[in-house]
Amino acid sequence: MVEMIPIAIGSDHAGCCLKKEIKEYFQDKGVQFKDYGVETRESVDYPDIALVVAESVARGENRYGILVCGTGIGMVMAANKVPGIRAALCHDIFTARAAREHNDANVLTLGERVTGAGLACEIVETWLRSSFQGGRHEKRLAKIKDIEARYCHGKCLKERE
Ligand SMILES: O=C(CO)[C@H](O)[C@H](O)[C@H](O)COP(=O)(O)O
Repeated sequence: MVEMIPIAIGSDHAGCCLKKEIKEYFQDKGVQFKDYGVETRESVDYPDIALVVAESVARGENRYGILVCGTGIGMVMAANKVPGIRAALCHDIFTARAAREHNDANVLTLGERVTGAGLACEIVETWLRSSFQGGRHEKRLAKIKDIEARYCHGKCLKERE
């Protein structure tokens, strides 16, 4: 599981311990990552971290993003507001695989208050190892892009530059 284009990783205060576990897991596996904070339990607002991680993925600076908060809900909501981002909140292996195979998710969100570190690392590994299947799923993603286009002129950050 060696990713050459780095993976962006970020958390709020409620997700920083699980983020640390995932970073250690990446170090063991030789996966390149960039950490966008935060490191402590001092309270912060999850949309601030979701925005920088999601924008870095939308711009193509990072291949994927992983965001951790207490539940994963706030992070998935905020990340999906960034054009070009398909963020998926996963609590299990089956969903992690489907998020890549069917939805081509480019951001994974996790909840530290919901998912233990062992399962979370398996979710991350499954998600990174799975590939988009294309085919019938292509036109569904195109329809998501059409919805996005109604509200943001159809261009993700990477396409605007
Ligand atoms: O998803 C979330 C919010 O929708 C996250 O779980 C946040 O981490 C959580 O809300 C933080 O809660 P706290 O009581 O401020 O620590």
